[in-house]
Order: sequence, then C-alpha cells, then structure tokens
Amino acid sequence: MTFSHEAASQSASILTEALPYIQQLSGQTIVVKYGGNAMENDELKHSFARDIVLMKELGINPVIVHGGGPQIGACLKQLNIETQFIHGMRITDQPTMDVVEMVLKGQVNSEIVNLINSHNGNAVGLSGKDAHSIIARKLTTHLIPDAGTETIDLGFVGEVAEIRTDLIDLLLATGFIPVIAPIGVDEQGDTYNINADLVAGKVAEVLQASQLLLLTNIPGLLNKEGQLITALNTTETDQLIADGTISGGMIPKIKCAISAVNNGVTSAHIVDGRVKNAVLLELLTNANVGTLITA
Ligand SMILES: Nc1ncnc2c1ncn2[C@@H]1O[C@H](COP(=O)(O)OP(=O)(O)O)[C@@H](O)[C@H]1O
Ligand SMILES: CC(=O)N[C@@H](CCC(=O)OP(=O)(O)O)C(=O)O
Repeated sequence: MTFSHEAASQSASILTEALPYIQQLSGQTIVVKYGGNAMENDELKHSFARDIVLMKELGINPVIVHGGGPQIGACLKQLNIETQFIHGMRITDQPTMDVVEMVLKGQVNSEIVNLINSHNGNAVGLSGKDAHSIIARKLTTHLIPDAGTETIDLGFVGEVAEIRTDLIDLLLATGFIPVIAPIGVDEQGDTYNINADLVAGKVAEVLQASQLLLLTNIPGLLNKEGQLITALNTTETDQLIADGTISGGMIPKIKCAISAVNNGVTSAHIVDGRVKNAVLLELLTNANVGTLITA
C-alpha cells in the first residue's frame, strides 16, 4: 500500500471532528433497530457490524433489536404459506408464528450475532422468551389507526406489555452487546409476533437510552411529494397518519419513536440503513442523514 499523507491527514481530521460526539455519547446506551429491509447485502451487513463494534470500543453501549420482515416473507413463500399485512402488522396464525420464530431467532438473530462477533465484537442473541425479557399481550385494535370500533383479529400479533431488563442489564454490565429478536410471551406462555419497531421503542424507553436509531430502507420520513422530512415533533404526526402520508410499516416506526421521545429518550432517528456506515454517520458526524424526532 502506498502511503498518502493527504489521506492520512483526512483520517486524522475525521477522528478529531468526531471527538465531541464521542465525549457526549461515551457511557450512554443507544438502541439500534436493524430492519430486515436494511440487511440488503453482505457489504452493508458487515458495515453495520463494524459500526456496532466501533461504538462499543468507544464506550457507547449499543443494544440491537432486529426485524426480519422480508426474510420471514421469503420463508413463508417457500413454504407456500400466504401472508397479509394490516397497517404494517403481519396477520399471524399458528403456522405463520412457527415460521416467524424460526426465521427471527434461528436465522436472522444468529446471523447478526455472528456478523458482530466476526469483527471481534461480543454479541449475545436473545429473544423475548429468554429470562422473560419481553412480556407480550395480544394486540388489540387501539394501535391501528382508522380501524374505528371494528375489531380486527391479527392472531398471534402482540404488543409489548413489559420489558424485563434483568438479562439485558447483566449483558451490558459485563461488556456484551445484546441482540434481541422481537418475539414475546404472555403469562400463559403463548408466543407472540411483535413488530420490531415497537420492541425497539419500548426497550429504549425502559433502558432510558439517549437515542433510538431506526435503520430502514428509505432515506427517512417522506412528505406527500416524496421529499425528506428532516425533523419532526410529536404534535405533527397524527395529522400525517390521518391524511395517509404515513402508511404501512412507517406507522409503527413513527408511533414507537414518538412514544420513546415522550418517555425520556432524547431523540429518535429514522435512518437509511442502505447507506454504508449509516450508524456512524448519524452518531459521530453532523451529516444528519435521516429524520430526527424529538419531543
Ligand atoms: N411517509 C412515508 N415516508 C417513508 N416511508 C413510508 C412512508 N409511508 C409509508 N412508508 C413505507 O414504510 C416503509 C418502511 O417500513 P418497513 O417496510 O416496515 O421497514 P423496516 O423493515 O425497515 O421496518 C418504507 O419502505 C415505505 O414503503
Ligand atoms: C407483527 C409483525 O408484523 N411482525 C413483524 C416482525 C419482524 C419485523 O418487524 O421486521 P422488520 O423490522 O424488518 O419489518 C413481521 O412478522 O414481519
């Protein structure tokens, strides 16, 4: 490799510029929701894993909550099981629940843990079943906008009743990176499929994380003209949902972000996970790559 003084000097100045961000974030907990749509290819997956390991090395405590919607969809298709979404939630009967759990915990969670550890990180995978970490209850229609009084039965779709942090706290205290699959259980031991954004938001609230990063497959929240909304506060969102600007998978994302910032998380960021080093760009530079949500 030929030595380039210019390139080395550029690297040094990037590190210097990151210093105030590192000083501010060191010791803080940051919840990163890694959406299934952001896991586009191996290069991006490795970029994500390196970003997380670097965060940890800088003294930040990342907690990963992952999705896997497209991966579940692909497996259901292979098995000839039809699937349908209502307002961003997958209708989940028992055979679908079996596939959801198999793909999220057996495939996606294990892959993310392996990726992080392949970059010398120290990740540990868990689902909400481990140490009762995510207590679920059946999702009723109140989270679904414009459903009116009509009851839509989504099957084994849950919402978060409680996050029990004993295991997550233990992992963080001993230097591990928790990687959480969004599967919950209720008091009877029934398994529920929970939208990963909802889990990430609640985990961020309960841990009083300083930031919630939601990595997805779009530059951020877009307005009706398809332009990026760079900043949003909690009062504007109901209107955007009511007029249809926010639809599908963006509904749980925005709702969990609003709930998080209303309950002690300083900021939530919807970020394009298809951009290389998306996490570092958002945390350690002033590049402001997505939509910032504050209370
Ligand atoms: N106003 C909006 N701005 C951006 N995306 C939106 C909007 N309304 C709906 N969406 C949809 O939400 C999707 C992101 O949600 P989702 O597919 O659940 O992603 P993820 O798997 O990352 O959680 C976008 O790809 C887009 O199709
Ligand atoms: C109830 C519900 O819809 N659960 C989601 C869980 C995975 C998820 O949320 O994945 P993304 O973050 O990649 O969308 C599903 O079955 O697809």
